[in-house]
Amino acid sequence: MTTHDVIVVGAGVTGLTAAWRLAQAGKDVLVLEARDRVGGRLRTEAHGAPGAEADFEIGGQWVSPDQDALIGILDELRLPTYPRFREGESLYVDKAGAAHRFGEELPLGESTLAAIGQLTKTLDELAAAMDPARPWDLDDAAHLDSVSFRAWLERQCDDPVAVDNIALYIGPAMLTKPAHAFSALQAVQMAASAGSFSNLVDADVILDRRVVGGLQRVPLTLAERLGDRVRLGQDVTLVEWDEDGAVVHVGAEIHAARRLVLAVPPTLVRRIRFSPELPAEHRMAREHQSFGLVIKVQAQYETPFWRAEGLSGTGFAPWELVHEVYDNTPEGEQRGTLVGFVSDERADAIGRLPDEERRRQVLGSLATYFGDAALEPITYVESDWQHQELTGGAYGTSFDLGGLTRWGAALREPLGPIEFGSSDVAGHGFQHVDGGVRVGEEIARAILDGGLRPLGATRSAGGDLRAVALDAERREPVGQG
Ligand SMILES: Cc1cc2nc3c(=O)[nH]c(=O)nc-3n(C[C@H](O)[C@H](O)[C@H](O)COP(=O)(O)OP(=O)(O)OC[C@H]3O[C@@H](n4cnc5c(N)ncnc54)[C@H](O)[C@@H]3O)c2cc1C
Repeated sequence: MTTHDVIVVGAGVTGLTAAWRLAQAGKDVLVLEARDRVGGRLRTEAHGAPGAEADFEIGGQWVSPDQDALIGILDELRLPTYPRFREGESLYVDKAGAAHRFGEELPLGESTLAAIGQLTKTLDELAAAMDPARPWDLDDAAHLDSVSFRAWLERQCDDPVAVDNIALYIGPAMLTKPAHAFSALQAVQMAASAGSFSNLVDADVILDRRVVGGLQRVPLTLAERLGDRVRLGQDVTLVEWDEDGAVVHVGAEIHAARRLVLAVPPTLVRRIRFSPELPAEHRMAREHQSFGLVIKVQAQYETPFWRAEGLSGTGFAPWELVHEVYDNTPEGEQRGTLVGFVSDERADAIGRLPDEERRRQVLGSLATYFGDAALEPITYVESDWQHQELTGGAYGTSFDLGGLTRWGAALREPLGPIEFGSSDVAGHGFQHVDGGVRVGEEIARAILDGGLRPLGATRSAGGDLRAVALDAERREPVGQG
């Protein structure tokens, strides 16, 4: 058995930020990560023909100017960034499948643009009135949480094209669920977490910059600084806890600490057994959370051929298989890369296809934007988060209808010595790396402010944890056969 001031479970950006701040404050921290790598939903992989491989960011990659917690840590770790390529005209594919070039404004009729403007104004006003960390406090929160975002949009506006466009921005493009599957309140929280709905839908804001070497450099650098405090291949399956501390089981090994940080998505808290059990409200809150689904697809070509045609590589299409697309060529790279996204029910549908057919359909959709040249990439890469038990979808988790007002507060509520956090429970930066950094820093601050009592200094209903730990060493851990 090892003993520590704090154990952090999960070496994603949230857990590593919390661990680094605690280590900086002189605390003895142990980070346990189930995978054989750090970074969680941040991962860079090399793909391509042998000798001509290129790096692809499989998970999170973009940084926006309002994400000051992330920008702060990038500065601190001296990780440089560069802007996303965006020169030239964008494309909009209409319902009939025809691609139209545009500059500032979507190529839609005047009345549809006016309807989009009105919906944007309403969503901006609601977002401005909301603290994204406490969406349940918004006036009218209960009502907004009882109606799906699509139904709410349809009540506000009788222009179906305007509704489909606004639904796209928060449905497929952000929460990665169909707009009938989450509440209007959850949609407003998504907007408030980015500062405003206008920020969220402005690609020049939300997809502003990338990190040289990939956003995964953040967790990699933090882990490097934490050194052997980070242990890989440590799948935590059982937590025993009382008011004095927690004992964490990894296979036959156990580790004790005065405080425990579970820096995993809410859905994965359910993979861990607790003794005593989680209170019902804690458990139910997480039962009503689920991952959305988006398949990030990247196609690399000999050249960024769209640039020669005066195109930025940016495109939107609420009715297309690939609903949004961007130039994803890393700075200094001669070959050109497009990144596109296939979301929610469309992702379910293509997920059932054989690999070759799925690739054919995705490239066919890119060709709807960019013509036949898009059909022949030199490298094609799909992200695979939905197939990994230690994530389970993309980009993040959110509540079903009514869940936010009913259980939202429980997700961040500490339980005895345990703090819970991930970017999925952030206010500002919700579902983004910025939110993970914020939550990690908030948890570290709460632990430092609360002080750390010596392990086993007091007794409680749960008993003395040191005794629990010693006892646990002698017997077969729960769940290990
Ligand atoms: C395809 C995709 C694109 C995205 N694009 C962007 C973007 O452009 N910009 C942006 O800001 N964000 C983006 N995101 C979101 C961003 O990546 C996440 O919000 C963020 O990385 C989550 O960090 P986290 O530490 O909270 O959780 P995670 O990264 O999920 O980390 C949790 C860690 O806990 C580990 N773990 C789980 N259970 C256990 C256990 N029982 N024992 C031990 N370890 C355990 C997991 O293996 C994992 O490493 C994207 C995400 C995806 C998937």
